[in-house]
Amino acid sequence: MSPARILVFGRTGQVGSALSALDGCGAQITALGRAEADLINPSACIAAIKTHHPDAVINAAAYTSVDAAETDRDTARVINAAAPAAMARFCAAQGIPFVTISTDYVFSGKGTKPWTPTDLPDPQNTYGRTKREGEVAVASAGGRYAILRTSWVVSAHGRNFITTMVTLGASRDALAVVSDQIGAPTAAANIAQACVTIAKTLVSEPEKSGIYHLSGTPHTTWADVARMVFSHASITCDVQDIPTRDYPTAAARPLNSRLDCTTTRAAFGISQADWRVSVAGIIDQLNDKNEVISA
Ligand SMILES: NC(=O)C1=CN([C@@H]2O[C@H](COP(=O)(O)OP(=O)(O)OC[C@H]3O[C@@H](n4cnc5c(N)ncnc54)[C@H](OP(=O)(O)O)[C@@H]3O)[C@@H](O)[C@H]2O)C=CC1
Ligand SMILES: Cc1cn([C@H]2C[C@H](O)[C@@H](COP(=O)(O)OP(=O)(O)O[C@H]3O[C@@H](C)C(=O)[C@@H](O)[C@H]3O)O2)c(=O)[nH]c1=O
Ligand SMILES: [Mg+2]
Repeated sequence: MSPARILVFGRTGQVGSALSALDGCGAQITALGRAEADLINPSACIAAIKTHHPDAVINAAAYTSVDAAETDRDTARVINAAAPAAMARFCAAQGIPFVTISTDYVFSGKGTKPWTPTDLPDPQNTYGRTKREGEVAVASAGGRYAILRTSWVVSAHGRNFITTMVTLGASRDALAVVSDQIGAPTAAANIAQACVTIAKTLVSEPEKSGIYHLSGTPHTTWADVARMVFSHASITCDVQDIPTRDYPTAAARPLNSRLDCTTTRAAFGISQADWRVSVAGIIDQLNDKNEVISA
């Protein structure tokens, strides 16, 4: 049997880049960027799916600037909700499995229990609300689909908490970092691999459609992630623990971002990676690209 042909939206992002890197590893990946398919124009996305007629579609594109979304609501809503909705409806009509990525930010952040896929979402910011609207539309499009919620995405590519810490840490003696948001970093490479596994499974097992969770393990805080980054990168920068209220931002962040990933393992055999191993590997990659200035 020839490998599954998978069409990816979001080529330049953290997960999109990791998906491109999987081309030839059990799937034939074609990744589209903004120039080929701008999500602000959902019909352009449908046209792209029509042109490529893939075996499955993975949407890794999103409006991910959490604070900017507060004042750029309409754009965030089209990209995070209307575009995936249109893709999912078209895929449903064509019988093509559709996989899209969502976020821990669809939850309220209350309590300490890890969120399961059936827990009731209650987003506290615009990014989370638009992502939730996308989830609802995709789930009700009538086709085979998966919504993979993840958290705290990290990679050696693009902007994320690790690259921010490496940049800031090089020029500071100390940094105040929130220590009351609990969750786990998730490597973009692990999310990409999971999306491909899920997409391929849905081709033959449509009954596995649904919402799933995937994050790294064990649970931690941003402050501890920062400490791990500085230690592994040999950057001398003291991390001071602060509560979220001392780091004011336009968008509210959930305190409890723990994701229960049990059903993802049960349905697809996908296990959670140790984020400390992922972060160490990412710093090694940044070192190879000379992007770490140890001081
Ligand atoms: N980053 C995180 O911490 C988390 C992310 N997620 C979710 O994971 C998924 C992947 O995120 P991640 O890889 O980190 O995202 P990035 O921010 O790294 O990349 C976003 C991608 O979306 C693309 N994009 C944005 N707007 C448009 C548009 N109008 N038309 C076409 N493409 C567009 C960007 O393209 P361009 O380069 O042209 O701007 C880029 O390729 C998203 O669904 C996100 O919501 C979930 C939890 C945490
Ligand atoms: C730079 C910096 C950030 N922080 C805090 C702010 C924030 O609460 C936390 C993480 O910073 P970030 O900018 O990565 O946060 P943020 O962009 O909100 O990250 C989120 O992105 C979206 C797309 C998601 O879906 C989420 O899972 C999550 O990863 O660290 C500090 O406390 N000190 C600092 O110096
Ligand atoms: Mg950010």
